[in-house]
Amino acid sequence: MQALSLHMSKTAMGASQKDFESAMNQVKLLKKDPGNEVKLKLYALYKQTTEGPCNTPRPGVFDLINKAKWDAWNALGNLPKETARQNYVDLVSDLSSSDSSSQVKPEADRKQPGYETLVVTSEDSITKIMMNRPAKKNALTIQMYREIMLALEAASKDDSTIIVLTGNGDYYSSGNDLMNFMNIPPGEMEKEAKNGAILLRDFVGCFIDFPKPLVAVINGPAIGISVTILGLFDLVYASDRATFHTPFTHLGQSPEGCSSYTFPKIMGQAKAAEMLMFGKKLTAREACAQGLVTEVFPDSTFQKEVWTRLKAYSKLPRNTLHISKQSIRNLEKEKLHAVNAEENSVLQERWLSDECINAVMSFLSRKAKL
Ligand SMILES: CCCCC/C=C/CC(=O)SCCNC(=O)CCNC(=O)[C@H](O)C(C)(C)COP(=O)(O)OP(=O)(O)OC[C@H]1O[C@@H](n2cnc3c(N)ncnc32)[C@H](O)[C@@H]1OP(=O)(O)O
Repeated sequence: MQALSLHMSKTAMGASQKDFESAMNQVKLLKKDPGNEVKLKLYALYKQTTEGPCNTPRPGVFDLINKAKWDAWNALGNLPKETARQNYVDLVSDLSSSDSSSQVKPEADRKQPGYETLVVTSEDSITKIMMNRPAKKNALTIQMYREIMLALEAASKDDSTIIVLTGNGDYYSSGNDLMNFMNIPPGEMEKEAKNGAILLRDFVGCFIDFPKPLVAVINGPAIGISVTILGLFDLVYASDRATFHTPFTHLGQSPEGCSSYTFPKIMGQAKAAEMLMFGKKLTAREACAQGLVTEVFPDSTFQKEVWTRLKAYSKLPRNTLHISKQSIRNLEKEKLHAVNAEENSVLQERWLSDECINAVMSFLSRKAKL
């Protein structure tokens, strides 16, 4: 896509309003995501054509996506509307021919830039967010929580139909990175616990509010928070190598990710207590029998079968799918946010307890593993 450049009008007469409208329709039919840079160009040309030069205030520094859009539009300066329309039509024409002629690119070429702990790709109307710390079993660092939130925020606004969270390597995720509890200066424990609880509230809040179908592709063992948030997903597909483990009591911690509410609802009080209070590790088949997992696949064919299924689902009518998701979720949103707030305030205290500090120190000093 980088090679695509805006060039002079291909049609001597200039593009008409009808050409412009037909180009807008063509954009929706592109099979491959053209990437953020090209999408920004399209956005800018569309705005310049329909509204003329940008004269709105620049969005604030934290509004990353709208700021990037504003910058792209503003960069067109006083480009006349007719020229912008022509450039839009020409760009779409280039994209359409490249879309139909080019081969599928390797994942490295489709990777969205800007993430250090994730690999985020979009293809076939599916945005895949892959946790990418395989050497650390995809343990979630503070940066990773933040990047997942950013990736979800971007995916909620991109043109994908389905969003997938998965892990790279042999683990899905080993949960919270216990190093997050390290290097806290003396006297700062309470402040750090409070900051951690705020980050966790926002992280879980993104899953509660996420507007599109969210699918977990569980490629291997899952621990802690990577398990508890599964109650907020729409589909959970698991390899038969996956396990599901929430060893909170062993770690001096308490359930989060709204699991204190979603797990009893999904699997019943007694099974939820066995997992969340007593730390029972479930196999993928057990988790499926208890309703936490949608379907289990043999590990040898897991990726092939799951992605074939998801590609078929991604062709379903997009808006209807999103509306259905929202009407299912909206009934529960208020309750889920209240549960999230309550769980985090309990956890904030737990993090300061001797039981929690001792458990983390045991792991870090190599005395204990799950
Ligand atoms: C903002 C804060 C929000 C907080 C939200 C709270 C969430 C609660 C939870 O998520 S609780 C769950 C916490 N997770 C754990 O307790 C898992 C700890 N890890 C283990 O027990 C083991 O590592 C294992 C069972 C996952 C894997 O064992 P294995 O022997 O197969 O592999 P290694 O132990 O050698 O692991 C390879 C390297 O990865 C490091 N690592 C793995 N998991 C974590 C982790 N959760 N935190 C920190 N580091 C982790 C491990 O230390 C090895 O590193 P090394 O190669 O440098 O030694």
